[in-house]
Amino acid sequence: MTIVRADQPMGLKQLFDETGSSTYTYLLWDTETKDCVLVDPVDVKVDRDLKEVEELGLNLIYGINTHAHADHITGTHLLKQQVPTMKSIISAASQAKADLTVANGDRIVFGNRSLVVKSTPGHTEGCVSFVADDESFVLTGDALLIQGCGRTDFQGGSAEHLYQSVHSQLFSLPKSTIVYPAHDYKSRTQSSIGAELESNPRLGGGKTQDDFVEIMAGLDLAYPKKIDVAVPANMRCGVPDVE
Ligand SMILES: N[C@@H](CCC(=O)N[C@@H](CSS)C(=O)NCC(=O)O)C(=O)O
Repeated sequence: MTIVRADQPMGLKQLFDETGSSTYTYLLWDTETKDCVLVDPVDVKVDRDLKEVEELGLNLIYGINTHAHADHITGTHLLKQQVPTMKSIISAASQAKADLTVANGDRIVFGNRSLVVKSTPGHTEGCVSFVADDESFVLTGDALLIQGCGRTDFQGGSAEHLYQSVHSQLFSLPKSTIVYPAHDYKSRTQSSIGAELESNPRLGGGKTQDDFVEIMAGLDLAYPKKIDVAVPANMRCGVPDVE
């Protein structure tokens, strides 16, 4: 599923990994300068991503991760091999390697456009979300999913922290802000802050932190199949282990 919003002030293309992780990668660009960033690229979809960049005539400035993923290996290392001028970015709180690290309130600039970094720990300790400069959309990574949220049972996850992150950093955005998550497992592509605030079954509709902690403790999800390979690789920005 691909959505094109190139008519909007910031170019946005949502790209889906159908090979197993159900990850959404986002290509964002300044329609005037053609500078672009890729958010949450997946290693097996790098050729597709670079084809999109080339077909749109864009200059890839940054490869960005919302966190050190547990279900797939990031594409940033492979992107850097093919576009040596591209810099990788991840949060300092993730303790993962990258060319540049960011923290709450930082602004990632590409051309005349930017993303504001919001610290949203809870799924992992280092999770961040990215708010568009005009607040028209937010990339929520695995913090807030459509009618769901990221699990909190590994990588320093904490239901208490996730509840606070979502309520203080995301639900405080305009209700009209579009929510673009890093995953959806039911072919949904977007939501809005207003819709999630009202009806997210884990976090919205007046759910308290105690309600949320109980819900998360009862999820009983299977571990991601690639977690043992993906997390160490992603702490190295996707660089293969040399041993
Ligand atoms: N089956 C997938 C992993 C599914 C999963 O655990 N997804 C994570 C985000 S990726 S770490 C999650 O937080 N899910 C929340 C939920 O409620 O499902 C695999 O094996 O890779």
